Amino acid sequence: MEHDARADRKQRSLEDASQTTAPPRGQNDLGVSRAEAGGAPRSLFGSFEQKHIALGLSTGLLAGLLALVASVTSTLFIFAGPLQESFPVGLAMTLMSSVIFGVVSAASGARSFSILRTQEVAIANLGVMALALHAAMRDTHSREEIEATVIALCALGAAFVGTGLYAIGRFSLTRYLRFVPDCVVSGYLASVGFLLLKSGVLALAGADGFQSTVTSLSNPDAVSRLCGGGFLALLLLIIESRSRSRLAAPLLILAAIGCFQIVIRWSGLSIDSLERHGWVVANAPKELQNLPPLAPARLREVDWIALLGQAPSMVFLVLTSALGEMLALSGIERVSPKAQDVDAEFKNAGAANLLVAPLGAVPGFHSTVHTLLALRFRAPRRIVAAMIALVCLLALVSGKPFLQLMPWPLFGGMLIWMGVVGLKDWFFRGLLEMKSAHAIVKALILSVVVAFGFYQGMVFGALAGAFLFILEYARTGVVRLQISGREYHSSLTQFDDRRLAAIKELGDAIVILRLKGYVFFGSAHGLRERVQDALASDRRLECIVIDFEEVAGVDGAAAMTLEAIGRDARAAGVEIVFCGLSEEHRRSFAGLGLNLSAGFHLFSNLEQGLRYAEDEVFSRHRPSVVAQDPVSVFAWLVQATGSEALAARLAAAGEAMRFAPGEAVIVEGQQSDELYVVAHGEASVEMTSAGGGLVQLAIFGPGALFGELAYLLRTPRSATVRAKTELDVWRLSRSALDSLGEEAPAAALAFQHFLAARLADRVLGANRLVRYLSR
Ligand SMILES: Nc1ncnc2c1ncn2[C@@H]1O[C@@H]2COP(=O)(O)O[C@H]2[C@H]1O
Repeated sequence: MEHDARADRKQRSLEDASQTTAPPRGQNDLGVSRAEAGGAPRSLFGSFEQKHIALGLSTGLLAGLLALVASVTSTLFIFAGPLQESFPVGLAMTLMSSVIFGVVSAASGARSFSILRTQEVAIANLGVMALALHAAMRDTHSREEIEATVIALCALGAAFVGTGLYAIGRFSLTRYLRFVPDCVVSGYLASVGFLLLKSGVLALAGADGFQSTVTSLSNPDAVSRLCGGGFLALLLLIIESRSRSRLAAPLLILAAIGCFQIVIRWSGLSIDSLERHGWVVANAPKELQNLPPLAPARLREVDWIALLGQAPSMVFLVLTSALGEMLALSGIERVSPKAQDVDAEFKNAGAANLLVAPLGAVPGFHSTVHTLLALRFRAPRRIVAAMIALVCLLALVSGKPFLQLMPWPLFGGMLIWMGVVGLKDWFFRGLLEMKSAHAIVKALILSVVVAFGFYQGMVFGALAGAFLFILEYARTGVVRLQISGREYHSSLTQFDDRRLAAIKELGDAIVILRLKGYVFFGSAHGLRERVQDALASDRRLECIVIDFEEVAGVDGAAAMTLEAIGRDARAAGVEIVFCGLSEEHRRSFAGLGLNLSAGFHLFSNLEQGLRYAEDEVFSRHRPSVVAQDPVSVFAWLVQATGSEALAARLAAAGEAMRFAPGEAVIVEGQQSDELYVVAHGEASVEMTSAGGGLVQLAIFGPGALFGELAYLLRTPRSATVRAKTELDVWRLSRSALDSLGEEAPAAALAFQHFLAARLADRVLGANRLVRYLSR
């Protein structure tokens, strides 16, 4: 049931025409121009609208008839067997729900595009509870009391489902339900197709299973119904694939109803004999009494204590309904041309259930079948929903006479047709192009539904979805980047010539693993393998830095693997540094008895962790680098200009300064033009982030140069530089360098060259950072 792009545009213009007021400048709310929408006038009585109203009415009539069939069959989920006598009141409850759901769908805003209906998943749950109630009450209570208690059960069910769905939508919890993989959604849709096909065949054969269907083939009435319904389904399939008009299929069905009525009148067949031969609905009640079912007078008959015993099942009812609603919306979303607001749809469904609950009606949520029917014929959703409400209301008020207007094979034929189309579109289409594991899951879901039932299939689908998620997530792995300490280093090293020279030689002693995503038992194992590979492959390795800054979560089982990683590393004489593990993770690890600070070095961010790792390596191989010895500014200037004479002239042009810890040397946004060289101590560079907080960009140690941007570009200061410790700097103002340029041009030029090289180096550093972050 997929559309091409042109058809999608038409659908949008159609929804727009029926649901929104005229938007500005000749565009509808989806940006489709009027010309695209067919160039027709938007007057209420224009030909464009009339055609779509007709389409809405005829599709709505079909959807309404389908809702009727479904109401009868789903009522049997509760009111069959021992509760059979209460069938009339049960049918009234189901029809009443269908009416209210139809009205809510028709009244809901233009952004919604789905149709609500009573749902078998929820009703079957209530059926199981109703049976349990009956078993508990049958010896002590009257039939009326049991009936009243079951009605109250349904009302409570609707109230719970309503509250649950509304809360999920209100607090945007749908994102947690959205992990459902595509193969599970298409498996669900294919199962809906199968169930439609199956119920069509069973309805026509008058059977309740495979065995009785085969037996029914000896009954000429059943055979004639099957042939009639099958023929209609075939005609619908042919007409749908051949005809260009969307009205063709609805018109065929309306024509079939008309022909049936003409044949009855003409042949003089009595309704009784048609009922006997199963050509019209037979088990419908003559008149529907007790409206609303949960009248205040009946509340006294309810056994509330017995109801309380069903509380655990109520939780299950809400959970399965929420999952069913999510699956239904995911299925609709796949086929629909519009993006939907799932949270708003959940709230809608919740509110509708809360509306039906006080009346004693049954719960429901979005209907894949009815919504897809409207989408298939590109009929205005609101008109279709209103028609469903109207058809169910007529059946509710007039009972049997209305239900018997339609021939039974028509219901069956429609179900078979929709079932075949569903299986074709959702099971077979794209099956071969899918990943084999996904195709197998889809086929298994359908098989479980065929062999054991819908409920079991959905539970299997949820489990298979979770399993696939774990499998694929574990395979993706959490290690997004493995990089050596030579390629990526701390900002302190980046801006310190001595550290930079040392890291070029010793950087391979450090390996950085950048993690991303969720670390759980599946993905943590992949991390351990990476660590083991690194330990085995590089003898020079001294430190592994694991960066958790981008990790969304770590679970308890992963903590055990982290402990094992620590053991592997210690055995190889390698240190493990963890960076960016949140306080929350550390606490939860401690709760599991895992003391991370005992076996690992923990730092709040990568910069600090890397600095520690570099210091460890330097202290073993280059102790002078770590000592952070003060730098002689004169020696620094000699290195910068290449000459002692030039360095002496430059040194005389600048001045020495001292800052206390925390004091700002440069303030972001201010206009000043001096540059600085760190002689002793540390300074940090901070920038105001888009969110208003401070981001640390780098740390400068002895030998680092800063303030060169405003100095060279004459722009306001790009960041704040603040003393971290007591800080000694050498400062050179632009005016001092300018006058030096006149007196000693060679010194000024050599220094300018040096500055250019430093800037180029900074660009390379930025590139390394981008490479690190872009994985
Ligand atoms: N991303 C960065 N990494 C290192 N240093 C920086 C960074 N951004 C700004 N700076 C330094 O901070 C100084 C702030 O003043 P300036 O803009 O004059 O010059 C700036 C640079 O020297």
